[in-house]
Amino acid sequence: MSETNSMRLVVVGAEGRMGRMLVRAVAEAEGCTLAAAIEREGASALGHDAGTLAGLPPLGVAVTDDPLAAFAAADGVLDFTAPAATVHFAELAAQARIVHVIGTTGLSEDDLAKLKAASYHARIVRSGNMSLGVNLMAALVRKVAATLGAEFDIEISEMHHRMKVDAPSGTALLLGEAAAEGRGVDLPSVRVSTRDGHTGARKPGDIGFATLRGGSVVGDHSVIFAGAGETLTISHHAADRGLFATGAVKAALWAQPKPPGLYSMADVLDL
Ligand SMILES: NC(=O)C1=CN([C@@H]2O[C@H](COP(=O)(O)OP(=O)(O)OC[C@H]3O[C@@H](n4cnc5c(N)ncnc54)[C@H](OP(=O)(O)O)[C@@H]3O)[C@@H](O)[C@H]2O)C=CC1
Ligand SMILES: O=C(O)C1=N[C@H](C(=O)O)C[C@H](O)C1
Repeated sequence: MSETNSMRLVVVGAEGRMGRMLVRAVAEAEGCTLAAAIEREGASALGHDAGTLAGLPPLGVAVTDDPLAAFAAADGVLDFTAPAATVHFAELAAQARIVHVIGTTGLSEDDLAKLKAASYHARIVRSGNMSLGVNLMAALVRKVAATLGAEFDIEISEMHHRMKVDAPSGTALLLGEAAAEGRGVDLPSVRVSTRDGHTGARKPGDIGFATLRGGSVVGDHSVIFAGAGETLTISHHAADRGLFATGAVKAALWAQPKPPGLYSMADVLDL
């Protein structure tokens, strides 16, 4: 931590939809300051003030393309970018022994193994969704899946804005993992993410995913437990990206005194 005892945070992908929200959240939060803002080489945002890009008065922090220098002078990084970038930032955060909060979704198994390796040196908090509501919903889904048993079919639907590039969403997968855990099965062995054409009848025990994309939808998720004669649906509606950003700042502050390791939002929120 810096001499003023304020956690120095770097926002990577500072011009992105979430990056701008993260800059605002850091500027508005107690206990942290914006130390640097990063975009990729050649980005039009380079040299611009991160506060101005986020719709705030200038913060005196110009966007750069030098994460190595930024991480060396920081306590943590907030990263909602893209899988390849996140894996690279994880290596740099591990070298700098700082906190790495990861909201990026669409990570492959190989990417996740690299994050696990980085977590031997960095304190990583990773979640497909940083909101309190979704993480509470995951705990409920785990409990309901364990209670209802396999005679209830589990289907998960999600809708996001037209610019989203990965599917199913990180949140849908998080909820699917919670449902699978409740049932005592591995998600990959029961996951059905596409249905098209003559699919045949639903296989007992499958967990299905349906993806919708359109407009400016921030993030809607439902987990449906469909039984014979009754259906239970647990839903979450995100109205503002700001809630993911405040969750990420909370995660960084929580992780600051922790030992190196891979943590989740459930750890942060003590769920
Ligand atoms: N966990 C959670 O709670 C949430 C997670 N997300 C996830 O966060 C991620 C980002 O979402 P969103 O903000 O909508 O996406 P955007 O595309 O708007 O923002 C991503 C930003 O990261 C930048 N970026 C990509 N690669 C690099 C790099 N190598 N170096 C520096 N900057 C880079 C992009 O630049 P460029 O445009 O040049 O590629 C862009 O500015 C997604 O994976 C999304 O699913 C989103 C909301 C909540
Ligand atoms: O890309 C988004 O926008 C979002 N991504 C996350 C996800 O993949 O679940 C979280 C949130 O729903 C918004």
